[in-house]
Amino acid sequence: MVTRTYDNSHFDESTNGVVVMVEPYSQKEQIQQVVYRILDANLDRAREGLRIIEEWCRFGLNNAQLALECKRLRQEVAKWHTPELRAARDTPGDPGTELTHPQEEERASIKSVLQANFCRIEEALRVLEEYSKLYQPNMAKACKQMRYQVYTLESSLMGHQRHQLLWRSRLYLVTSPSENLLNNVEAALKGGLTLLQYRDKTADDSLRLEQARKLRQLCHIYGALFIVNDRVDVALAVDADGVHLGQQDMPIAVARQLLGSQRLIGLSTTNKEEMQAAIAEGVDYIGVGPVYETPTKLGKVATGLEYVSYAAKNCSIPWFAIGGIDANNINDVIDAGAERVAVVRSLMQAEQPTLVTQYLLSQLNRIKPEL
Ligand SMILES: Cc1ncc(COP(=O)(O)OP(=O)(O)O)c(N)n1
Ligand SMILES: Cc1nc(C(=O)O)sc1CCOP(=O)(O)O
Ligand SMILES: [Mg+2]
Repeated sequence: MVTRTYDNSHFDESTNGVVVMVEPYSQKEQIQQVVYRILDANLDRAREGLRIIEEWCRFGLNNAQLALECKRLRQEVAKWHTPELRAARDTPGDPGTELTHPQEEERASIKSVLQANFCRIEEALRVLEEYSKLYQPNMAKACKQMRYQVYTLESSLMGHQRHQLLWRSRLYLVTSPSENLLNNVEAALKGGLTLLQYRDKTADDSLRLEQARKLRQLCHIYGALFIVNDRVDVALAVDADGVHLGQQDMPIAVARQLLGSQRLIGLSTTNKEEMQAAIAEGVDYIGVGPVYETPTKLGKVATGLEYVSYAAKNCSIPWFAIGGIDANNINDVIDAGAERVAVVRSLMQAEQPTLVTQYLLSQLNRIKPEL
């Protein structure tokens, strides 16, 4: 029997220490072993990542279609994991098993778990694609295809997550310029806010980008959606969840083309016609207002509670009553049929934004505990 090792002086337990003649690997064979180990490790990595995503689709979202797609991809990966590749495994000799990044030990939210694992799968498939060119070109082609299928899965799943959270969000904070911007927003997030819009009509672009980035990061940590007012370019630059547009802003069709189908687009409406047009254009939610006159939007005539009642009966997508709503009048707006409201001053000027957020949410949750 010829025992092959990388090292001629290796102690071979199978021969009880009797040193047998060892034929060294040729350089070509050594490289082949390394390639096999890389393929073996990355097939495992891709499959593990897929399983993590699959569990969320199945148990978190109850989404059979997404779970099934993960399972199909997992099985496709497994098909390439031949005994030959498995046999190359050398876990004790792998220095990589000790290497972890601090970020891997803690995740801020389900979203970060999913994103980290999508990255892991995509990286693994890219590695598989490159190294399997030295092994089986067919495998390289299959891995490339799978990588694109994983990109599609990622965008469907992340889009699905966004839409779910939008439907579940009852309170929407629209910011105003403030020295305490980040503190105020964080206080509201601590109170349970799940939807934030960054709105600053006068800041220059460098400040706008800086603040948008910081707010997006904060929302990411708290698992909240982050929307940018007016500016599709800023929304894309900071990887926001979407944009809010007005009737005078960029047309919805153009914004959709730029943002793709997975990001959210909201549109302000003041009457039935605008509401019906917004739904037909495929926006994800609408603003309904201003319910009351408000200094935050000077000169815009109030629509009153009538339009709120109309929306309650006729709007098939999520809608947020907005304009002059605060802790004193929120129950009138709820009584008119609103299940979701958006506010600026009530939270941006609150002394205790966490408490006010909790109060507004408690009122909105009073009618139907679960949306
Ligand atoms: C949730 C929500 N509803 C309405 C608006 C107003 O948008 P718009 O009419 O474009 O006015 P500006 O906010 O850009 O002044 C909004 N921002 N958010
Ligand atoms: C930004 C905005 N849009 C409105 C609309 O009706 O389209 S009302 C509004 C301002 C709402 O501010 P506050 O909560 O301070 O009254
Ligand atoms: Mg606007």
